[in-house]
Amino acid sequence: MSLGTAGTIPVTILSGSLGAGKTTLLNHVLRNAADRKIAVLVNDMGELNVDAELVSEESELSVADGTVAELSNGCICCELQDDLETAVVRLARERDFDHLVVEPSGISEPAPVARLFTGGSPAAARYDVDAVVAVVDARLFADTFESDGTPEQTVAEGGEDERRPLSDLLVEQVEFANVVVLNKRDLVTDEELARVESVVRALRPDAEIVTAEHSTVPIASVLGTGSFDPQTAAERAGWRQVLGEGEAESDGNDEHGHGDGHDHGHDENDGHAHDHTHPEEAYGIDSFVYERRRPFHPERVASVLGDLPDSVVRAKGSMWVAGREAAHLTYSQAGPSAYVEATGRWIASLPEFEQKAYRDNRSDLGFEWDETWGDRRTGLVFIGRDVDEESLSAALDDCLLTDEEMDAAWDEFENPFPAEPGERTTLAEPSVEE
Ligand SMILES: Nc1nc2c(ncn2[C@@H]2O[C@H](COP(=O)(O)OP(=O)(O)OP(=O)(O)O)[C@@H](O)[C@H]2O)c(=O)[nH]1
Repeated sequence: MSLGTAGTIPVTILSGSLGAGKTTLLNHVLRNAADRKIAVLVNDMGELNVDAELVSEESELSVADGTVAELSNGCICCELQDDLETAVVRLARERDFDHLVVEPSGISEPAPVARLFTGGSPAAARYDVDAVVAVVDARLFADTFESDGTPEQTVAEGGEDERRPLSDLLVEQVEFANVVVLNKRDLVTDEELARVESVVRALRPDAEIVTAEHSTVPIASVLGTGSFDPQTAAERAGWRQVLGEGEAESDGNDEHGHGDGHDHGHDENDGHAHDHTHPEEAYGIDSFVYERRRPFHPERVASVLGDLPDSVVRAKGSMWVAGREAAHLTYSQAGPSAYVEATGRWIASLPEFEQKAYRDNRSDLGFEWDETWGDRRTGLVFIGRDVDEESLSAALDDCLLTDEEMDAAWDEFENPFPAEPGERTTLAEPSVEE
Protein backbone atom coordinates (compact mmCIF):
# COMPACT_ATOMS: atom_id res chain seq x y z
CA MET A 1 0.00 0.00 0.00
CA SER A 2 1.26 3.47 -0.78
CA LEU A 3 0.01 5.39 2.18
CA GLY A 4 -0.15 9.11 2.79
CA THR A 5 1.43 10.83 5.74
CA ALA A 6 1.23 9.00 9.07
CA GLY A 7 -0.11 5.85 7.44
CA THR A 8 -3.23 7.50 6.09
CA ILE A 9 -4.85 6.81 2.74
CA PRO A 10 -4.77 9.69 0.24
CA VAL A 11 -8.14 10.96 -1.02
CA THR A 12 -8.96 12.80 -4.22
CA ILE A 13 -12.29 14.65 -4.25
CA LEU A 14 -13.83 15.42 -7.62
CA SER A 15 -16.13 18.38 -8.09
CA GLY A 16 -17.62 19.97 -11.17
CA SER A 17 -20.94 20.97 -12.64
CA LEU A 18 -23.31 18.47 -14.17
CA GLY A 19 -21.77 16.92 -17.28
CA ALA A 20 -18.38 18.64 -16.87
CA GLY A 21 -16.53 15.36 -17.29
CA LYS A 22 -16.10 13.93 -13.78
CA THR A 23 -17.07 10.39 -14.70
CA THR A 24 -14.90 10.59 -17.80
CA LEU A 25 -12.04 11.64 -15.54
CA LEU A 26 -12.77 8.85 -13.11
CA ASN A 27 -12.63 6.29 -15.89
CA HIS A 28 -9.44 7.77 -17.22
CA VAL A 29 -7.87 7.51 -13.78
CA LEU A 30 -9.00 3.90 -13.30
CA ARG A 31 -7.71 2.93 -16.70
CA ASN A 32 -4.34 4.49 -16.07
CA ALA A 33 -3.82 3.88 -12.39
CA ALA A 34 -1.32 1.13 -13.19
CA ASP A 35 -0.88 -1.04 -10.12
CA ARG A 36 -2.50 1.40 -7.72
CA LYS A 37 -5.68 0.06 -6.20
CA ILE A 38 -8.32 2.74 -6.33
CA ALA A 39 -11.49 2.82 -4.26
CA VAL A 40 -14.28 4.90 -5.72
CA LEU A 41 -17.02 6.39 -3.64
CA VAL A 42 -20.12 7.81 -5.25
CA ASN A 43 -22.78 9.18 -2.98
CA ASP A 44 -25.82 8.52 -5.06
CA MET A 45 -27.34 5.21 -5.99
CA GLY A 46 -28.63 6.33 -9.37
CA GLU A 47 -25.31 7.73 -10.25
CA LEU A 48 -23.47 4.66 -9.03
CA ASN A 49 -25.26 2.55 -11.58
CA VAL A 50 -24.32 4.85 -14.40
CA ASP A 51 -20.76 5.16 -13.26
CA ALA A 52 -20.31 1.50 -12.49
CA GLU A 53 -21.54 0.72 -15.98
CA LEU A 54 -19.12 3.15 -17.54
CA VAL A 55 -16.32 1.92 -15.38
CA SER A 56 -17.10 -1.68 -16.23
CA GLU A 57 -16.74 -1.02 -19.93
CA GLU A 58 -13.05 -0.92 -19.21
CA SER A 59 -12.72 -3.53 -16.55
CA GLU A 60 -15.34 -6.11 -15.93
CA LEU A 61 -17.21 -6.17 -12.68
CA SER A 62 -16.05 -9.30 -10.98
CA VAL A 63 -17.72 -9.04 -7.62
CA ALA A 64 -20.93 -7.30 -6.76
CA ASP A 65 -22.38 -8.00 -3.37
CA GLY A 66 -24.97 -5.26 -3.36
CA THR A 67 -22.99 -2.72 -1.47
CA VAL A 68 -19.49 -3.00 -2.76
CA ALA A 69 -18.48 -3.80 -6.29
CA GLU A 70 -14.93 -4.81 -6.90
CA LEU A 71 -13.51 -4.43 -10.34
CA SER A 72 -10.95 -6.68 -11.87
CA ASN A 73 -8.38 -3.88 -11.96
CA GLY A 74 -8.65 -3.58 -8.22
CA CYS A 75 -11.09 -0.70 -8.16
CA ILE A 76 -13.74 -0.81 -5.52
CA CYS A 77 -17.03 0.97 -6.01
CA CYS A 78 -19.01 1.60 -2.91
CA GLU A 79 -22.47 3.00 -2.86
CA LEU A 80 -23.34 5.27 -0.04
CA GLN A 81 -25.82 3.55 2.20
CA ASP A 82 -24.44 5.03 5.35
CA ASP A 83 -23.49 8.58 5.66
CA LEU A 84 -20.28 9.43 3.96
CA GLU A 85 -18.25 9.28 7.13
CA THR A 86 -19.37 5.82 8.14
CA ALA A 87 -18.86 4.62 4.60
CA VAL A 88 -15.28 5.79 4.30
CA VAL A 89 -14.32 4.41 7.68
CA ARG A 90 -15.94 1.08 6.83
CA LEU A 91 -14.23 1.02 3.47
CA ALA A 92 -10.81 1.56 5.04
CA ARG A 93 -11.51 -1.19 7.55
CA GLU A 94 -12.83 -3.77 5.14
CA ARG A 95 -10.86 -3.21 1.98
CA ASP A 96 -7.30 -2.90 0.95
CA PHE A 97 -6.59 -0.05 -1.45
CA ASP A 98 -4.08 2.72 -2.09
CA HIS A 99 -6.16 5.75 -2.97
CA LEU A 100 -9.76 6.84 -2.51
CA VAL A 101 -11.55 8.89 -5.15
CA VAL A 102 -14.80 10.52 -4.06
CA GLU A 103 -17.24 11.78 -6.64
CA PRO A 104 -20.09 13.49 -4.83
CA SER A 105 -23.12 13.73 -7.05
CA GLY A 106 -25.63 16.48 -7.62
CA ILE A 107 -24.81 20.00 -6.56
CA SER A 108 -21.88 19.05 -4.52
CA GLU A 109 -19.89 21.55 -2.62
CA PRO A 110 -16.43 20.11 -2.12
CA ALA A 111 -15.76 21.93 1.17
CA PRO A 112 -18.02 19.83 3.42
CA VAL A 113 -16.69 16.62 1.84
CA ALA A 114 -13.10 17.72 2.43
CA ARG A 115 -13.95 18.72 6.00
CA LEU A 116 -15.02 15.18 6.66
CA PHE A 117 -11.42 14.06 6.35
CA THR A 118 -9.98 16.69 8.65
CA GLY A 119 -10.01 17.51 12.34
CA GLY A 120 -10.37 14.77 14.89
CA SER A 121 -12.93 12.69 13.00
CA PRO A 122 -12.59 8.90 12.63
CA ALA A 123 -12.25 9.46 8.87
CA ALA A 124 -9.39 11.90 9.43
CA ALA A 125 -7.50 9.26 11.35
CA ARG A 126 -7.50 7.01 8.30
CA TYR A 127 -7.38 9.44 5.40
CA ASP A 128 -5.61 12.54 4.16
CA VAL A 129 -7.04 14.81 1.47
CA ASP A 130 -4.58 14.66 -1.37
CA ALA A 131 -6.38 16.74 -3.99
CA VAL A 132 -9.64 18.56 -4.57
CA VAL A 133 -10.17 18.63 -8.30
CA ALA A 134 -12.62 20.97 -10.02
CA VAL A 135 -13.54 19.65 -13.45
CA VAL A 136 -14.60 22.68 -15.47
CA ASP A 137 -16.57 22.50 -18.70
CA ALA A 138 -14.56 25.17 -20.52
CA ARG A 139 -17.42 25.86 -22.95
CA LEU A 140 -19.94 26.37 -20.16
CA PHE A 141 -17.50 28.47 -18.17
CA ALA A 142 -16.78 30.71 -21.14
CA ASP A 143 -20.49 31.14 -21.78
CA THR A 144 -21.14 31.96 -18.14
CA PHE A 145 -18.37 34.47 -17.52
CA GLU A 146 -17.08 35.61 -20.85
CA SER A 147 -19.96 35.97 -23.27
CA ASP A 148 -22.32 38.87 -23.78
CA GLY A 149 -25.41 36.77 -24.22
CA THR A 150 -27.15 34.55 -21.70
CA PRO A 151 -25.64 31.09 -21.57
CA GLU A 152 -27.99 28.21 -22.30
CA GLN A 153 -27.61 26.88 -18.81
CA THR A 154 -27.83 29.37 -15.95
CA VAL A 155 -28.98 27.17 -13.11
CA ALA A 156 -27.09 24.26 -11.63
CA GLU A 157 -29.41 21.40 -10.84
CA GLY A 158 -28.76 18.48 -8.60
CA GLY A 159 -31.17 16.00 -7.10
CA GLU A 160 -34.10 16.88 -4.91
CA ASP A 161 -34.88 20.48 -5.72
CA GLU A 162 -31.32 21.59 -5.58
CA ARG A 163 -31.01 24.68 -7.71
CA ARG A 164 -28.35 27.32 -7.58
CA PRO A 165 -27.12 29.92 -10.00
CA LEU A 166 -24.55 28.07 -12.04
CA SER A 167 -22.00 30.90 -11.85
CA ASP A 168 -22.08 30.70 -8.09
CA LEU A 169 -21.36 26.99 -8.06
CA LEU A 170 -18.58 27.22 -10.67
CA VAL A 171 -16.84 29.96 -8.72
CA GLU A 172 -17.13 28.15 -5.43
CA GLN A 173 -15.73 24.92 -6.85
CA VAL A 174 -12.77 26.63 -8.50
CA GLU A 175 -12.00 28.73 -5.42
CA PHE A 176 -11.75 25.64 -3.26
CA ALA A 177 -9.81 23.33 -5.60
CA ASN A 178 -6.06 22.87 -5.73
CA VAL A 179 -6.34 21.28 -9.19
CA VAL A 180 -8.56 22.68 -11.94
CA VAL A 181 -9.13 20.60 -15.06
CA LEU A 182 -10.21 22.81 -17.96
CA ASN A 183 -12.05 20.11 -19.82
CA LYS A 184 -13.78 20.09 -23.22
CA ARG A 185 -10.83 21.88 -24.78
CA ASP A 186 -12.22 20.90 -28.18
CA LEU A 187 -15.28 23.08 -27.66
CA VAL A 188 -13.49 26.41 -27.13
CA THR A 189 -11.16 28.50 -29.25
CA ASP A 190 -7.60 29.31 -28.14
CA GLU A 191 -8.73 32.80 -27.25
CA GLU A 192 -11.66 31.55 -25.20
CA LEU A 193 -9.45 29.06 -23.42
CA ALA A 194 -6.94 31.77 -22.51
CA ARG A 195 -9.71 33.93 -21.13
CA VAL A 196 -11.24 31.10 -19.13
CA GLU A 197 -7.82 30.29 -17.76
CA SER A 198 -7.25 33.88 -16.71
CA VAL A 199 -10.50 33.94 -14.77
CA VAL A 200 -9.73 30.62 -13.11
CA ARG A 201 -6.26 31.90 -12.20
CA ALA A 202 -7.76 35.00 -10.60
CA LEU A 203 -10.31 32.97 -8.65
CA ARG A 204 -7.70 30.59 -7.28
CA PRO A 205 -4.16 31.84 -7.95
CA ASP A 206 -2.25 28.82 -6.69
CA ALA A 207 -4.29 26.05 -8.30
CA GLU A 208 -2.64 23.73 -10.77
CA ILE A 209 -4.50 24.23 -14.04
CA VAL A 210 -4.59 21.35 -16.51
CA THR A 211 -6.21 21.62 -19.92
CA ALA A 212 -7.88 18.46 -21.19
CA GLU A 213 -10.03 16.87 -23.82
CA HIS A 214 -12.18 14.05 -22.53
CA SER A 215 -10.57 14.55 -19.12
CA THR A 216 -7.30 13.04 -20.31
CA VAL A 217 -5.01 14.53 -17.68
CA PRO A 218 -1.65 13.30 -16.41
CA ILE A 219 -2.52 10.93 -13.57
CA ALA A 220 0.02 12.64 -11.31
CA SER A 221 -2.04 15.82 -11.45
CA VAL A 222 -4.98 14.18 -9.69
CA LEU A 223 -3.43 11.33 -7.70
CA GLY A 224 -0.57 12.05 -5.35
CA THR A 225 -0.49 15.83 -5.71
CA GLY A 226 -0.14 16.13 -1.94
CA SER A 227 -0.71 19.85 -2.25
CA PHE A 228 -4.17 20.24 -0.80
CA ASP A 229 -4.31 21.70 2.67
CA PRO A 230 -7.83 21.61 4.12
CA GLN A 231 -6.86 24.06 6.86
CA THR A 232 -6.04 26.83 4.46
CA ALA A 233 -8.15 25.91 1.43
CA ALA A 234 -10.75 28.60 2.03
CA GLU A 235 -8.05 31.21 2.56
CA ARG A 236 -6.51 30.57 -0.82
CA ALA A 237 -9.36 31.92 -2.88
CA GLY A 238 -8.22 34.85 -5.01
CA TRP A 239 -10.56 37.35 -3.40
CA ARG A 240 -9.26 36.56 0.06
CA GLN A 241 -5.69 36.89 -1.05
CA VAL A 242 -6.39 40.29 -2.54
CA LEU A 243 -8.19 41.38 0.60
CA GLY A 244 -5.46 40.05 2.83
CA GLU A 245 -2.56 41.43 0.86
CA GLY A 246 -0.23 43.62 2.78
CA GLU A 247 -1.29 42.35 6.14
CA ALA A 248 -0.95 38.61 5.70
CA GLU A 249 0.59 38.42 9.12
CA SER A 250 -2.48 39.72 10.86
CA ASP A 251 -4.94 37.75 8.77
CA GLY A 252 -5.10 34.44 10.59
CA ASN A 253 -7.96 32.04 10.39
CA ASP A 254 -11.00 34.12 9.86
CA GLU A 255 -13.95 31.80 9.48
CA HIS A 256 -15.61 33.14 12.61
CA GLY A 257 -18.24 35.20 10.94
CA HIS A 258 -17.30 38.41 12.63
CA GLY A 259 -15.26 39.96 9.93
CA ASP A 260 -12.60 39.38 7.41
CA GLY A 261 -9.94 40.76 9.66
CA HIS A 262 -7.94 43.09 7.55
CA ASP A 263 -6.37 46.38 8.21
CA HIS A 264 -5.14 48.45 5.40
CA GLY A 265 -3.59 50.77 7.93
CA HIS A 266 -5.00 54.01 6.65
CA ASP A 267 -7.80 56.44 7.21
CA GLU A 268 -10.04 55.04 9.86
CA ASN A 269 -13.03 57.13 9.04
CA ASP A 270 -14.18 57.09 5.50
CA GLY A 271 -11.04 55.43 4.30
CA HIS A 272 -10.02 55.22 0.70
CA ALA A 273 -9.80 52.36 -1.67
CA HIS A 274 -6.62 50.38 -1.28
CA ASP A 275 -5.77 50.34 -4.92
CA HIS A 276 -3.81 47.54 -6.41
CA THR A 277 -3.92 45.37 -9.45
CA HIS A 278 -2.30 42.09 -10.31
CA PRO A 279 -1.72 41.92 -14.02
CA GLU A 280 1.16 39.53 -13.55
CA GLU A 281 -1.05 37.08 -11.73
CA ALA A 282 -4.04 37.04 -13.90
CA TYR A 283 -3.45 37.76 -17.57
CA GLY A 284 -5.67 40.77 -17.98
CA ILE A 285 -7.80 40.21 -14.93
CA ASP A 286 -7.44 42.92 -12.32
CA SER A 287 -8.71 43.30 -8.85
CA PHE A 288 -9.15 46.06 -6.35
CA VAL A 289 -10.36 46.50 -2.82
CA TYR A 290 -13.00 49.00 -1.81
CA GLU A 291 -12.71 49.76 1.85
CA ARG A 292 -14.67 52.27 3.91
CA ARG A 293 -15.60 52.79 7.51
CA ARG A 294 -18.89 54.53 6.98
CA PRO A 295 -22.20 52.70 6.56
CA PHE A 296 -24.01 52.25 3.28
CA HIS A 297 -27.52 53.44 2.68
CA PRO A 298 -29.41 50.12 2.30
CA GLU A 299 -31.49 50.81 -0.78
CA ARG A 300 -28.82 52.71 -2.66
CA VAL A 301 -26.16 50.07 -2.14
CA ALA A 302 -28.57 47.21 -2.93
CA SER A 303 -29.21 48.81 -6.27
CA VAL A 304 -25.50 49.24 -7.13
CA LEU A 305 -24.38 45.81 -5.90
CA GLY A 306 -27.33 44.15 -7.60
CA ASP A 307 -26.30 45.55 -10.95
CA LEU A 308 -22.51 45.44 -11.21
CA PRO A 309 -20.92 46.04 -14.60
CA ASP A 310 -20.47 42.86 -16.69
CA SER A 311 -16.71 43.33 -16.43
CA VAL A 312 -16.82 42.16 -12.81
CA VAL A 313 -16.47 38.39 -12.64
CA ARG A 314 -16.27 37.97 -8.92
CA ALA A 315 -16.83 40.20 -5.92
CA LYS A 316 -16.92 39.33 -2.29
CA GLY A 317 -16.43 40.81 1.15
CA SER A 318 -17.94 42.41 4.21
CA MET A 319 -20.40 45.25 4.20
CA TRP A 320 -21.62 47.63 6.83
CA VAL A 321 -25.18 48.72 6.16
CA ALA A 322 -27.08 51.33 8.17
CA GLY A 323 -30.02 49.78 10.01
CA ARG A 324 -28.20 46.48 10.38
CA GLU A 325 -26.04 47.42 13.32
CA ALA A 326 -25.72 43.88 14.59
CA ALA A 327 -25.51 41.89 11.38
CA HIS A 328 -22.16 41.34 9.78
CA LEU A 329 -23.18 41.15 6.15
CA THR A 330 -21.18 39.29 3.52
CA TYR A 331 -21.67 40.12 -0.12
CA SER A 332 -20.99 37.49 -2.78
CA GLN A 333 -21.24 38.00 -6.51
CA ALA A 334 -20.31 35.51 -9.22
CA GLY A 335 -21.07 36.59 -12.78
CA PRO A 336 -24.80 37.29 -13.01
CA SER A 337 -25.65 36.16 -9.51
CA ALA A 338 -25.30 38.21 -6.34
CA TYR A 339 -26.52 37.82 -2.80
CA VAL A 340 -25.91 39.15 0.69
CA GLU A 341 -25.88 36.90 3.70
CA ALA A 342 -25.77 37.75 7.39
CA THR A 343 -22.76 35.65 8.31
CA GLY A 344 -22.43 36.68 11.91
CA ARG A 345 -22.54 39.64 14.24
CA TRP A 346 -20.29 42.62 14.45
CA ILE A 347 -18.28 42.21 17.61
CA ALA A 348 -19.26 45.76 18.56
CA SER A 349 -22.91 44.66 18.76
CA LEU A 350 -22.22 42.04 21.43
CA PRO A 351 -22.66 42.74 25.18
CA GLU A 352 -19.66 44.52 26.66
CA PHE A 353 -18.18 41.48 28.43
CA GLU A 354 -18.43 39.33 25.31
CA GLN A 355 -16.77 42.01 23.25
CA LYS A 356 -13.94 42.12 25.71
CA ALA A 357 -13.54 38.35 25.77
CA TYR A 358 -13.58 38.23 22.02
CA ARG A 359 -11.07 40.98 21.61
CA ASP A 360 -8.79 39.55 24.29
CA ASN A 361 -8.81 36.21 22.53
CA ARG A 362 -8.09 37.79 19.21
CA SER A 363 -5.33 40.28 19.47
CA ASP A 364 -4.94 39.64 15.75
CA LEU A 365 -8.21 41.24 14.69
CA GLY A 366 -6.28 42.59 11.77
CA PHE A 367 -7.78 46.05 11.67
CA GLU A 368 -8.09 48.94 14.01
CA TRP A 369 -10.96 49.04 16.42
CA ASP A 370 -12.93 52.23 15.92
CA GLU A 371 -13.77 54.09 19.12
CA THR A 372 -17.36 54.62 18.02
CA TRP A 373 -18.13 51.86 15.57
CA GLY A 374 -15.83 49.08 16.67
CA ASP A 375 -15.27 46.51 13.92
CA ARG A 376 -18.07 47.69 11.63
CA ARG A 377 -16.63 48.32 8.22
CA THR A 378 -16.85 47.55 4.54
CA GLY A 379 -14.13 45.65 2.70
CA LEU A 380 -15.10 44.41 -0.75
CA VAL A 381 -12.90 42.83 -3.41
CA PHE A 382 -13.77 43.20 -7.08
CA ILE A 383 -12.15 40.90 -9.63
CA GLY A 384 -12.73 41.37 -13.32
CA ARG A 385 -11.47 42.34 -16.74
CA ASP A 386 -10.92 46.04 -17.33
CA VAL A 387 -13.19 47.02 -14.47
CA ASP A 388 -13.58 50.79 -14.28
CA GLU A 389 -12.45 51.07 -10.71
CA GLU A 390 -12.87 54.80 -10.51
CA SER A 391 -16.50 54.85 -11.55
CA LEU A 392 -17.42 51.78 -9.50
CA SER A 393 -15.77 53.28 -6.41
CA ALA A 394 -17.56 56.56 -7.05
CA ALA A 395 -20.90 54.76 -7.44
CA LEU A 396 -20.30 52.99 -4.14
CA ASP A 397 -19.25 56.22 -2.45
CA ASP A 398 -22.59 57.67 -3.49
CA CYS A 399 -24.19 54.85 -1.49
CA LEU A 400 -22.45 55.85 1.75
CA LEU A 401 -24.59 57.79 4.19
CA THR A 402 -24.36 61.53 3.79
CA ASP A 403 -23.54 63.62 6.86
CA GLU A 404 -27.22 64.39 7.17
CA GLU A 405 -28.16 60.71 6.92
CA MET A 406 -25.57 59.87 9.55
CA ASP A 407 -27.76 61.81 12.00
CA ALA A 408 -31.03 60.30 10.80
CA ALA A 409 -32.86 57.33 12.33
CA TRP A 410 -31.26 54.45 10.43
CA ASP A 411 -34.02 52.06 11.40
CA GLU A 412 -36.44 54.05 9.31
CA PHE A 413 -34.65 53.35 6.04
CA GLU A 414 -36.30 50.75 3.83
CA ASN A 415 -33.94 47.85 4.26
CA PRO A 416 -33.78 44.77 2.02
CA PHE A 417 -30.84 43.24 3.87
CA PRO A 418 -30.98 40.26 6.24
CA ALA A 419 -30.82 40.90 9.96
CA GLU A 420 -30.34 37.46 11.47
CA PRO A 421 -27.30 35.21 10.97
CA GLY A 422 -27.91 32.69 8.21
CA GLU A 423 -30.48 34.82 6.40
CA ARG A 424 -29.87 35.76 2.83
CA THR A 425 -31.09 38.39 0.36
CA THR A 426 -30.73 37.82 -3.37
CA LEU A 427 -29.72 40.99 -5.20
CA ALA A 428 -29.29 39.60 -8.72
CA GLU A 429 -30.11 36.35 -10.45
CA PRO A 430 -29.26 35.08 -13.90
CA SER A 431 -32.30 35.03 -16.14
CA VAL A 432 -33.45 31.46 -16.25
CA GLU A 433 -33.95 30.05 -19.72
CA GLU A 434 -35.07 26.47 -19.67
N1 LIG B 1 -16.81 17.35 -26.60
C1 LIG B 1 -16.40 16.87 -25.43
N2 LIG B 1 -17.23 16.11 -24.69
C2 LIG B 1 -16.79 15.62 -23.52
C3 LIG B 1 -15.49 15.89 -23.04
N3 LIG B 1 -15.34 15.30 -21.84
C4 LIG B 1 -16.50 14.68 -21.57
N4 LIG B 1 -17.38 14.86 -22.58
C5 LIG B 1 -18.75 14.35 -22.68
O1 LIG B 1 -19.57 15.10 -21.79
C6 LIG B 1 -20.60 14.24 -21.27
C7 LIG B 1 -20.60 14.30 -19.76
O2 LIG B 1 -19.42 13.71 -19.27
P1 LIG B 1 -19.38 12.98 -17.86
O3 LIG B 1 -17.99 12.49 -17.64
O4 LIG B 1 -20.49 12.02 -17.72
O5 LIG B 1 -19.65 14.23 -16.93
P2 LIG B 1 -19.96 14.20 -15.36
O6 LIG B 1 -19.32 15.43 -14.84
O7 LIG B 1 -19.57 12.94 -14.75
O8 LIG B 1 -21.50 14.36 -15.37
P3 LIG B 1 -22.51 14.10 -14.14
O9 LIG B 1 -22.06 12.87 -13.45
O10 LIG B 1 -23.81 13.99 -14.83
O11 LIG B 1 -22.41 15.32 -13.30
C8 LIG B 1 -20.32 12.87 -21.82
O12 LIG B 1 -21.14 12.68 -22.95
C9 LIG B 1 -18.87 12.93 -22.24
O13 LIG B 1 -18.57 12.05 -23.27
C10 LIG B 1 -14.62 16.71 -23.85
O14 LIG B 1 -13.48 17.02 -23.52
N5 LIG B 1 -15.14 17.17 -25.02
